[in-house]
Amino acid sequence: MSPSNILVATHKVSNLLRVYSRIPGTDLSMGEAPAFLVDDLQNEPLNNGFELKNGTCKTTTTCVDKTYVIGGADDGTLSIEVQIFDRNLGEWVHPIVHGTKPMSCKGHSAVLLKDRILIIKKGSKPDDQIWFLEVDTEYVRQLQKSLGSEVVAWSKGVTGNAEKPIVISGPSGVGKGTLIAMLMKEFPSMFGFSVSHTTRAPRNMEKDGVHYHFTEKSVMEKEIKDGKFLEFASVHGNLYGTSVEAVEVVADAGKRCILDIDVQGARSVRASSLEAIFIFICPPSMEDLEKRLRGRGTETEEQIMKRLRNAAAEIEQGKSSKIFDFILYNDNLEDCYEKLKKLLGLDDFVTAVSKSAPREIILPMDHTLSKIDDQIIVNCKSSELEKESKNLIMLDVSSLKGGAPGRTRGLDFRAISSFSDSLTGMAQFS
Ligand SMILES: Nc1nc2c(ncn2[C@@H]2O[C@H](COP(=O)(O)OP(=O)(O)O)[C@@H](O)[C@H]2O)c(=O)[nH]1
Ligand SMILES: Nc1ncnc2c1ncn2[C@@H]1O[C@H](COP(=O)(O)OP(=O)(O)O)[C@@H](O)[C@H]1O
Repeated sequence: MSPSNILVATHKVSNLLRVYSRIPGTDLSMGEAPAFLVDDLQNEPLNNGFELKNGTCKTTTTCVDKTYVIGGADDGTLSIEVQIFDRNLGEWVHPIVHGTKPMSCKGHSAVLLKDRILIIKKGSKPDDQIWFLEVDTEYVRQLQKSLGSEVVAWSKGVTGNAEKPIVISGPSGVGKGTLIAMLMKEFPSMFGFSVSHTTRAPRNMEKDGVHYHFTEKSVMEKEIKDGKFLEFASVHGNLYGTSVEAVEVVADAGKRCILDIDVQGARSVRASSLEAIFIFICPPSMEDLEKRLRGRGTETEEQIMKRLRNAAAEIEQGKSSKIFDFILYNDNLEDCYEKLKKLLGLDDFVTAVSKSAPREIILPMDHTLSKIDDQIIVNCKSSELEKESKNLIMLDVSSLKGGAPGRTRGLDFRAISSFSDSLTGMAQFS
């Protein structure tokens, strides 16, 4: 491990200079805050009105020619903010920040990984302590290209095999909504519906914000341009789309997200970093499909004909493309629902839950970080774990999956036995 691999400095702003002089083995070209940054941080108000309060904890992490200043107010109510200092231009940049921001906390540590910054919040609950600020991932680069601005994206880290979102597609009238409603009724605390945006008119029973966010075409087009959508498509003559927020809201509620989207949308999600299970629902026959559509009584004759015309192509794509992991025939509704539950691992629900519950490790306030390849070592200064002679926690980030928009999976925590504190490359700032 090279100490200069650690491009992180956590500091109380008031102690900035002192802290930088303590960083072991820091190398200006690799990560130390340059003199102008230190000067800027000490003189309030800063360029572009970027203000700092005494006692506010921030980290600075340098990736190539940009220094990411990450931190927020200390009152537990505000979110952690991000500012970027462009070292080439010598000026501050205000990035567009995507994803749900983590709430501010007592302090945090930061480590630069290849294309994202790992943030460990101190003294936070297990499900809120690991975050990633994506600075150079494919998702961020695409947004930067389409928006022509600096973009960063937050993604919460989850340990163990946190369940993937579920994408359900199929022709109009096949029974997607019915199956999803059954799933949400039986497992209300487990699933949450991703509420799409659409430009189509609401049906009689449909509520804005519950079934869809009903919106104007011009508004939705503007929001698409602003990068607010994970995917969108024109379906049966209307615009439909899944906003990043729709997926985040469900994940933030600790639920598994269900997306009811068409085949084009499923293809876009498949190409994105959102890891999901893709299920295509087929009708037993076109005659049955027509009967169901007419029986539902929510469309005009013209709309029914359009949906039936589109159904053939959708079924063809659903069956032949490599988008879908599973194809389910919805002939008898109860049978189809049982199959759906089985493939989601819900037929043996009790054992499924107990098997997948990961051990919860709470990282103490007082810890330091070091990095050896893809292993982050968290050295806990005082903790329950220390009493067990296990004051080191290994966080394996070698197999990260997913990321913004959505969760970053594949994190693995392991408490390990203590070894010398003098582990080289230890970055200790508080
Ligand atoms: N791509 C995409 N398709 C969506 C979205 N929301 C709904 N759809 C699809 O749009 C199509 C029409 O939906 P809707 O008008 O509610 O009619 P229904 O399928 O007959 O219930 C269906 O195939 C939905 O799966 C979305 O956010 N993105
Ligand atoms: N297996 C089934 N057999 C008969 N009718 C069904 C079945 N599944 C759903 N339906 C009915 O078909 C109609 C369309 O179902 P819906 O869930 O609205 O389809 P989608 O959401 O795919 O457009 C509804 O009236 C529903 O009650």
